[in-house]
This record gives sequence, C-alpha cells and structure tokens, in this order.
Amino acid sequence: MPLKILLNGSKGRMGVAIANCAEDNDAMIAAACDAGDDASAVISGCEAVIDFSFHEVTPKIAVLAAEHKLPLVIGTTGHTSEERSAILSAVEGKIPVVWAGNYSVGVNTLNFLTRKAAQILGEKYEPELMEMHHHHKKDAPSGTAERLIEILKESYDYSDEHVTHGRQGLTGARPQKEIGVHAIRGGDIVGEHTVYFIGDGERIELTHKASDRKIFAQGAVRAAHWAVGKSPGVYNMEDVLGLVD
Ligand SMILES: NC(=O)C1=CN([C@@H]2O[C@H](COP(=O)(O)OP(=O)(O)OC[C@H]3O[C@@H](n4cnc5c(N)ncnc54)[C@H](OP(=O)(O)O)[C@@H]3O)[C@@H](O)[C@H]2O)C=CC1
Ligand SMILES: O=C(O)C1=N[C@H](C(=O)O)C[C@H](O)C1
Repeated sequence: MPLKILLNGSKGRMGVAIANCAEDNDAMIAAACDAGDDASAVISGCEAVIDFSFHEVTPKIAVLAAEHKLPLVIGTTGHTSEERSAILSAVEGKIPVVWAGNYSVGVNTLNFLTRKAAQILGEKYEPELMEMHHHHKKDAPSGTAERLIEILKESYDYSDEHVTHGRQGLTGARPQKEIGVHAIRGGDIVGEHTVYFIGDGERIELTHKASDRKIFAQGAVRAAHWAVGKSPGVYNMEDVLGLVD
C-alpha cells in the first residue's frame, strides 16, 4: 500500500514536485494543505507529514504531527532560532522527524565530502561557500548552505563569530580563521552550492548543481518512508542515506 502523506505547501514549487513523484515512490498525497487551509481537518488517515511551506508555518505543523504521532519530514528552510526551538520542543521525545535543508543524494554526498576535505586539508586551506538560487527564494543563506557552514564549523572547531556573510568596504586582510558565505539570486536557478578550500598555490572546489526539483522531492518521500517506525528523534538526510563516517 502506498504511504499516505499529508503534504503542507502542496501548491508551491516543491509541493508540485512531490505530488508528481509520489506514485513512482510508493506514496500518495492523501491530504494537501496550503495557506488558509486547516491541516487538522484533513490529517486523519495520514501516515506521514511532509512540510515544504514557509518558515513561520513549520512550528504549527510540528505540533499537529506530534499530536497525531505521525513521522514528520521538514524541508522548509529559513527558520528563526525561536522557530527552531518551538519545533524541537513540539517533537522531542514524541515522533521521528527528518529535518534537512536539502534532500538530494548529491548534496548529502557534498556534505560528506566537505567534512572529509576539511579534515584532510586543515586550516591552511581557507573555506569559502557560495550558493545560487532563483529570484523567488525568500531566505539566505540557503538551508543547504547553513548545513555546510555547520559542517565546516565542526571540522575547524569554529563558532558563529568566524562566519562572514558577504564582504564590503575596508574589510582588512582575511583572517585565517574565517568561513566566507556568499548568496547569489536570479532567474530560475534551481540551486547550486560550491565549497572552496583555498590554499597557497592551489584550491579545491566542490560543486553541486541541481537542475530539477525532483531530486529534493524523491529524497523527501524516501525520508518519509524511512521515518515510519523509527524511534522519536531528530534525524537528517545523512542519517537516511547512512552517510556516517
Ligand atoms: N529541503 C529541501 O531539499 C528543499 C527545501 N526547499 C524549501 O522549501 C520551502 C518551499 O519552497 P518552494 O516550494 O520553492 O516555495 P513556494 O513559495 O513555491 O511554495 C511554498 C508553498 O507553501 C505555501 N504556504 C504558505 N503559507 C502556508 C501555510 N500557512 N500553510 C500551508 N502552506 C503555506 C505557499 O502558499 P502561498 O503561495 O499561497 O503562500 C506555497 O504554496 C522553502 O523554504 C525552500 O527553501 C526547497 C527546495 C528543496
Ligand atoms: O528554495 C529553494 O529553491 C531551495 N531551497 C533549499 C535550500 O534552502 O537550501 C534547497 C535547494 O537548494 C532549493
């Protein structure tokens, strides 16, 4: 039997991509919600919840999924730290949640390779990050970039103070302990991320280019299947793919 999904944000770019790939991925959209709809009125009978909507909405969906003891897949990005805390307190100890800024196999491989490259290269290869997205995107840096920043911070033992978003004016020389982050917006770019490790005499560039939203949609449905029956906890797509070091 196909997995019965409640899809929040069903009319958006990602909502449509998920609906298009559901059948081929042993799932069906049993309930669809958008702005103005009451998700609590249609959740009964669903087996998992997938949220690709807007950052303000996810905390309410998390409360609803927890009340109904349903696994939750969060694809929405751009949450404030207050929203992140609200989501965590709604779900912790209650349901399995997969929460990832990017559900593609390729980007999660990029995460893995970034961690490896940072370990091998060390601080002398200065990390910079660039992300590019379509002009509709409402948040920056992207959720994918946020995860890459997290991986770089862990790898170098850096904190938020070491992260610089864009540069302007008399910046002075680049401190060695720094992660530079740059966001480009325009046209219909689905999503591109490059991690640079810039050394003296050479540099490495790890790039992922998304050309079709189906890669995120397929990953999100895969995550929903994976989450069914898992213990309560917050997981990411690297857990789903088994990308452990
Ligand atoms: N993790 C991943 O792999 C990926 C994550 N994303 C993220 O997913 C999110 C959605 O992206 P995208 O589909 O491009 O955005 P869209 O703006 O195309 O779609 C968002 C949808 O959510 C709806 N929405 C807004 N408010 C509510 C509400 N209160 N309840 C239910 N639905 C609501 C919108 O409706 P309306 O238009 O009426 O406001 C719209 O249909 C973004 O945060 C994006 O960054 C995107 C791609 C991949
Ligand atoms: O908004 C988008 O489109 C995307 N958002 C995700 C992000 O913020 O990283 C993933 C993907 O890059 C597309």
